[in-house]
Amino acid sequence: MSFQTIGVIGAGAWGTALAINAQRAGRDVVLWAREDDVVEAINTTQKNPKYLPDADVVGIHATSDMAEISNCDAVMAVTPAQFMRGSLELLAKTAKPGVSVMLCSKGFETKSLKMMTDVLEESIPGAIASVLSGPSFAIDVALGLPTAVTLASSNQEEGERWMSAIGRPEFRPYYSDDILGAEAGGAVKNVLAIACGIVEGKGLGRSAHAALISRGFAELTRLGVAMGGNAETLKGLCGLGDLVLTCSSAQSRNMSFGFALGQGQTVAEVLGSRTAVTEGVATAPAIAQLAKNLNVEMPICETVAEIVAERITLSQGIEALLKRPFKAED
Ligand SMILES: NC(=O)C1=CN([C@@H]2O[C@H](COP(=O)(O)OP(=O)(O)OC[C@H]3O[C@@H](n4cnc5c(N)ncnc54)[C@H](O)[C@@H]3O)[C@@H](O)[C@H]2O)C=CC1
Ligand SMILES: O=C(CO)COP(=O)(O)O
Repeated sequence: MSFQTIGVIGAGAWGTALAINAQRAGRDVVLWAREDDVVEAINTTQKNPKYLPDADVVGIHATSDMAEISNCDAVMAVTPAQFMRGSLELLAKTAKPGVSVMLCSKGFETKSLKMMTDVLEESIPGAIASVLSGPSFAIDVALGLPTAVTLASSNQEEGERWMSAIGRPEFRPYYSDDILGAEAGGAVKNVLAIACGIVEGKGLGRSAHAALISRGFAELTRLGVAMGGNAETLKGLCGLGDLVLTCSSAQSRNMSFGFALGQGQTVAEVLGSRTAVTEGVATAPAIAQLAKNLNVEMPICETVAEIVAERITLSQGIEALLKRPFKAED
């Protein structure tokens, strides 16, 4: 049986866009926000001026009461990665046993180095996990522009329930049984997008940009496989697809963050000037540590982690990457 009522946790840009998409797909949608003004604005003006001002949020009930989310048939969790555990622990207080949860955020928990699926298992034992990841800017989805995404579930029946619940001609989910691969792709591409932004901001040229995407994809695949994912998955929407989108779009928060660094701003200046989350900033040190722990070669991501922590300058990072020994392409 498909899901009729969908609870969405997190009314940032992506949670709002996913709620709009699910409503258009014919679902009854409840959208949970932690900020009262966001709840109020959605319910009274059908707008989310704080996080997605250019979209209409029609036919969606917003709430700050997590029990209303627990009453739904299934839940989409869209809180930024560093806050996911807190949101899921709140959901756990009222969640039905074996609740279906679609994890839609793209990052690792910095303090524990854990994936969102691990955070879910620890917060709500017995929950059925799925992962949604792929090239999908919130505003594109909210405006009904077409895209395709990876929808990964541990079993196909669960995946089919989700696909029929949220799939639409303009939002095409492709099923995968590789949850770990789908998660790894979305988390690593954000860090690589910061690197691509730096290349653009510094004016290093289109050739450098393309080389970085390609060598970055090698890093993304190595880590995804080391974490239990499948290399084939990472060639798909949640890996290569999202990498290409995020690394080539000024509207990406991660890419634009890197661009601003390349143009001479400091980390604090750029982060201080925006309310939107820049996931790659928190995920970069987690990936650098995981790369060490798993003995995976990830020079680009490690350099981004050093730059974000302001342990090295941009010039030092670029020089270190360019002076690496020549080797076989793998
Ligand atoms: N915006 C996009 O186009 C897409 C975003 N994503 C992912 O979705 C996730 C959420 O991102 P967005 O919706 O874009 O976020 P956003 O930047 O639009 O909004 C920030 C969100 O963080 C929440 N937040 C801020 N401080 C918090 C705290 N202390 N505790 C709990 N929550 C807090 C806010 O309530 C809000 O929901 C991220 O992992 C992002 O990578 C994935 C695909 C597309
Ligand atoms: O994940 C995204 C698009 O698929 C959004 O990327 P940014 O968070 O960099 O804007």
